[in-house]
Amino acid sequence: MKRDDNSPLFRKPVPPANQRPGAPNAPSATGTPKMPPRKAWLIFLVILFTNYFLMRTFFPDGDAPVTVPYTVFKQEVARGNVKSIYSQGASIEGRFNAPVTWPPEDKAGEERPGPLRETPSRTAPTFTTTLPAFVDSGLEQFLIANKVEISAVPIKTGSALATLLYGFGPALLLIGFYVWLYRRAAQQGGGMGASMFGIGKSKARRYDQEQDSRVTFNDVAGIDEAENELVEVVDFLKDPGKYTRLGGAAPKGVLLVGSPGTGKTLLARAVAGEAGVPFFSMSAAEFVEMIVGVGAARVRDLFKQAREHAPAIIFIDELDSIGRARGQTAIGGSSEQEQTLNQILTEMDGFSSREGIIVLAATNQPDVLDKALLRPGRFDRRVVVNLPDKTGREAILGVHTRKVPLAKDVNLSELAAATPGLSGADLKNLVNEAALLAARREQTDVRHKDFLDALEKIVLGPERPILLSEADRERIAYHESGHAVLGLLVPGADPVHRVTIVPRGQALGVTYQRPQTDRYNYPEAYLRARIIGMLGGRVAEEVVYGTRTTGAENDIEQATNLARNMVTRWGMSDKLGMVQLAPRQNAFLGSAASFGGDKPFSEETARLIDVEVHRIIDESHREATRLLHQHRAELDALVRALLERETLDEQEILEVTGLPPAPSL
Ligand SMILES: Nc1ncnc2c1ncn2[C@@H]1O[C@H](COP(=O)(O)OP(=O)(O)OP(=O)(O)O)[C@@H](O)[C@H]1O
Ligand SMILES: [Zn+2]
Repeated sequence: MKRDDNSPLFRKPVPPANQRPGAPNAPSATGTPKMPPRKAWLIFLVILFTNYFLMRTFFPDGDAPVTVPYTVFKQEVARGNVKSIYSQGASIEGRFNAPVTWPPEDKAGEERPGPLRETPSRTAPTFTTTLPAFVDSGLEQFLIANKVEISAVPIKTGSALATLLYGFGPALLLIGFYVWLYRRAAQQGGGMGASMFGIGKSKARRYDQEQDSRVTFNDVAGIDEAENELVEVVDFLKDPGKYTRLGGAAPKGVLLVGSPGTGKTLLARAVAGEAGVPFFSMSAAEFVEMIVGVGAARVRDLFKQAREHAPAIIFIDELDSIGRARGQTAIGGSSEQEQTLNQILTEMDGFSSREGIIVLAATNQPDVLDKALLRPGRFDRRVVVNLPDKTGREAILGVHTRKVPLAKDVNLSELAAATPGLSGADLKNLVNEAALLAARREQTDVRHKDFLDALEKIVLGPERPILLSEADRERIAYHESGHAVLGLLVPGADPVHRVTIVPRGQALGVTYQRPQTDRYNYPEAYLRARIIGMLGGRVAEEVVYGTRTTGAENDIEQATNLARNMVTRWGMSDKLGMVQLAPRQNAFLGSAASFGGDKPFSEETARLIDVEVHRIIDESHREATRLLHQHRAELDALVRALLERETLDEQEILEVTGLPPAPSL
């Protein structure tokens, strides 16, 4: 009975992984076709089997040199049967003039001495032996006297064919390994094209105006500020000389900072498109492979390619995955990461701005980046890409519905209002889902209802068909109605958009409230209203049944978080005052940060925080109880309607309860 919420302050809805744009199975823009995994494996296996088969047929026991004792070696030298030798350390390998058999074949009636009995005799034109530690110093003279050639390179043992096959085997194994690596990289990198042997190549995607559909600022909407900051970069790329003529330094590196899906990649491509220059794009995660040194080589190759096509744009996605402050990564792979990072720094220092290359990089964790990356001459400019506001969302919906046949009733402005907290990528996904839904419904155009249903699916998760008992259904209906009724009663509460007792995603029922407009600053009374509403589900159960269930877990978690933030971050407790007691949270990830190590306050303060959090929750609980007792009739009415219709929208909720929308603050 999760109470889903869509306001950016609390939780950004994350569409299921398989719906997120950029997920491996989402249709990607371009990319060379990759070898299907089965085919690669099949080729590899066939090669291995062929190799093995040939070896067995032609060289039953291989063509290895025969290993002879040092004494035998000296005898053969003395006999003049040793053509050449090569020696390294204590081992000698060499070639006989005539093949030698060792150990000698059994002669009739004669037994071979003990240890040799086990070794089968072999005849070979080449041999190896080992120098004893007490080797006689006259060996060299002895060899020369017997016309033995002392070779500077290893003796080629075996016949040409055998050599080929022996040499071939490992090579093929390596190729197989590369194929596997390539597969792995391709899977992780989302279908980058790569040549089998190009492991040190950058694998960068290159987009050109002719080849690919050109992306321009027309395709980017709702992030105008970021766009405006990049106009200068476009200008520079169009005419690199203009900027440097007067001695000014042109930008070299620009860091695009923003949450996932806000359009950083899109923006970078648009800059290239506007300037009409080639765009080399690569995700930083792809630089680093299992093999040490590959990352640095790829960086070098990427910059080399770009330089050959200057003016050009290099785009490095997910910079944080290699750009993390050095020495902070887990053991293993860290040195590879450092090498790659160092190579990027070197390359960026290496080109002068006159060359007309600009490096754009994207990250959603700017605070973990190595400071060296942010120094002047590197990524010294920072462009923040924010989540779009309502106007922005409308514009983005406009861009993505350009090629979609829309029914007359579609109201993009209303949709934009209903989607606070959604990123550009989420909105693109919404349009896509709506179009799919309309197709499934056999319509010829996409209607407003398709959008609303798609939105519900994205925000709340898909419907889950589970069978519930009548008693459970009623309890869930009371729980959700508790949230909803308080959403109408408490001043300042967000409008209740929808209530449903159809299980969706993780939740058994959902009350969907969303703010009327985008909010950036939250009054204390609003936060209180939120907490009261969050507790409403449990309180309704208490008021009606007098017992509790586990259904309020998510509500409790959210309410506690909010109350704790009020006390520790927003200075809303008189007892604790305006003191920062918890670190700022990562604005882009919404993850709970920690001070790391010791808390910068006393045990006494810690206890006081707990007391204050409890106080806020308890006061809200009392208020929720009071209101639901007072409005029991409205609660019952809503439950009856829900049990009958399962889902009610805003208008229906108002009608059924006869309550007006909550007054604003
Ligand atoms: N502002 C926008 N205007 C139009 N389309 C957008 C916008 N933002 C995102 N999109 C759409 O979402 C898709 C994914 O966005 P993109 O890959 O550029 O985001 P990103 O910020 O690079 O995300 P990530 O951090 O996950 O790599 C884009 O291809 C584009 O179609
Ligand atoms: Zn709930």
